[in-house]
Amino acid sequence: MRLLAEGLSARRGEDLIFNDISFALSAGEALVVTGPNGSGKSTLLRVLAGLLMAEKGSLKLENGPPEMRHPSELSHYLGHRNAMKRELTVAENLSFWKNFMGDSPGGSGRDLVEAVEAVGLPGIAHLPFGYLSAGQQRRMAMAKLLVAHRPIWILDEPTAALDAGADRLFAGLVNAHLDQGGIVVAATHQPLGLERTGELRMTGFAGVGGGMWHDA
Ligand SMILES: Nc1ncnc2c1ncn2[C@@H]1O[C@H](COP(=O)(O)OP(=O)(O)OP(=O)(O)O)[C@@H](O)[C@H]1O
Repeated sequence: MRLLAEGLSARRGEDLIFNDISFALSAGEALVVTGPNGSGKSTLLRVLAGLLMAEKGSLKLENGPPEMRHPSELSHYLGHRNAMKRELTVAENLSFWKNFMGDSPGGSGRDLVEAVEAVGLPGIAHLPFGYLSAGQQRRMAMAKLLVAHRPIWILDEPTAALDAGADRLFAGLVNAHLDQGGIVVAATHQPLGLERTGELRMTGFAGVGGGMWHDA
């Protein structure tokens, strides 16, 4: 499986945010998207996740399941917000996501107990999500990635609010996902400790291009 972005441009309102972004990621590879505030990292991730139309360019999945029309159908998207209902318990939230996302072909998600153990928070899934600390909430949002199988993970500032232990735990989860042939695209301001990682540095739109690709 290969995720191929060719000549992507995106606009927010009247403004062109980036132009002519291309990259290719094979199974087991990660791309870290870096750049200053406002340079377009979240915008690019939203395009990859199918939440925003690209102005130009194409996004394709090579050698993926034939019935999939857009790579977003094989993706988990973890945005700035955790996308969990505060008044529902953690278990109810995760159960919703497990059923709503369903498994992509070729794998199956973990059960809820395993997923909360994997993020280091067993025993609190009965609590309303809103009772959890900011770091615990972010960890539980990561558990969402585990309950349904999706080979592509699109992560926006995944480690915001995490302590050093959770950072390492997160790197372990992502590296395990890569070892199983997953693909990861993550926007971040801090090193994530990932292996097999390239970097796409967003520069903001300067009239000629919007980003620079190199191996980290
Ligand atoms: N809904 C919107 N409507 C209009 N402009 C927007 C919208 N969302 C973002 N923008 C603009 O798009 C540009 C890129 O924003 P984006 O959130 O992609 O940057 P970023 O690199 O992720 O920033 P940060 O590091 O602060 O998270 C910014 O100038 C922002 O003001």
